[in-house]
Amino acid sequence: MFSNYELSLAFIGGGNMASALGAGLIGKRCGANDVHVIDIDEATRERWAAQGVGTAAAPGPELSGQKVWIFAVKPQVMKETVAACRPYLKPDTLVISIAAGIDSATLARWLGTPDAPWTRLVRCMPNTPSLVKAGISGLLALDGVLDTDRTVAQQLLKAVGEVVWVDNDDQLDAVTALSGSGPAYVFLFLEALIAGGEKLGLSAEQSRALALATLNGATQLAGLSPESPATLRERVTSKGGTTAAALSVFEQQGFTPMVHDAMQAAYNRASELAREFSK
Ligand SMILES: NC(=O)C1=CN([C@@H]2O[C@H](COP(=O)(O)OP(=O)(O)OC[C@H]3O[C@@H](n4cnc5c(N)ncnc54)[C@H](O)[C@@H]3O)[C@@H](O)[C@H]2O)C=CC1
Ligand SMILES: O=C(O)[C@@H]1CCC=N1
Repeated sequence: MFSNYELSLAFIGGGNMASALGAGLIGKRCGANDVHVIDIDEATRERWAAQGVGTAAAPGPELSGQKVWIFAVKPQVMKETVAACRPYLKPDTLVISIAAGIDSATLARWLGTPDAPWTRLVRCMPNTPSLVKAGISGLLALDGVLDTDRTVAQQLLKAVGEVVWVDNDDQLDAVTALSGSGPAYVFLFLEALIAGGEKLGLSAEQSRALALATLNGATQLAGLSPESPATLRERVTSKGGTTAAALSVFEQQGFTPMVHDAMQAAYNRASELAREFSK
């Protein structure tokens, strides 16, 4: 499948997440000239055009020629954007939405009709490490989605990282709170480590190298080791030593409940977005 770039792709919204996916997919699953980007922002269109991608400011008949459409606009403008693209749907168009919160049934209704919701639809929650083919995406297909469409969606997202199928929209909101938003949590921790190293007397360069390699090394070790993260943590923690001193501060200041509260806030926000923008 997709040999000789059998895939043609439209990004509707060509911003941060579409760019991350495009960078991983172009040259692997499709050529630049198999991609069409619709974005209202001129500078964004110019960035894509510089890679040889066709662009437009608004949907038009050229959309009908693209086999897979990826909606990558903000949830706030999904409804109007879907309505503008809908006239160009063909019976075999596979629609993938990466918008946070907007649930599958709502999307199916917007794309089809209340009596005949669109079935060729996969909801997806990717993340920005897709830019370097180290992403992970949650995927959701409602009952009735063709196996071939599931396979196409999976192969597309596998080109930029791993995929995890989930069973319902609530689980996809949980994926959003963990891996969709998660890179930002990691970057925040990275920023804190770098600034902390500098406060303790390291140069910015030394601190950045040490912090990056520590996160990289620890996550690689956790991924490759049969041991649990808790066991690996204990192996670093000498009794009465430096790590124990640091971890007791994390515990006193409620690190784990804070992470859980943050994830719950992201999850709740996904439901709010659905309520606010799915009417
Ligand atoms: N940034 C991330 O890490 C992730 C984002 N997402 C989802 O991806 C979607 C896009 O997010 P980002 O790329 O971060 O936002 P972004 O703001 O970088 O990109 C959105 C793009 O849509 C364009 N746009 C706005 N209205 C439009 C319209 N009517 N027609 C065509 N284009 C239009 C904007 O000009 C912009 O370039 C959101 O729904 C978000 O929930 C999902 C996973 C991760
Ligand atoms: O912040 C957001 O709403 C989007 C969804 C996951 C990552 N970025």
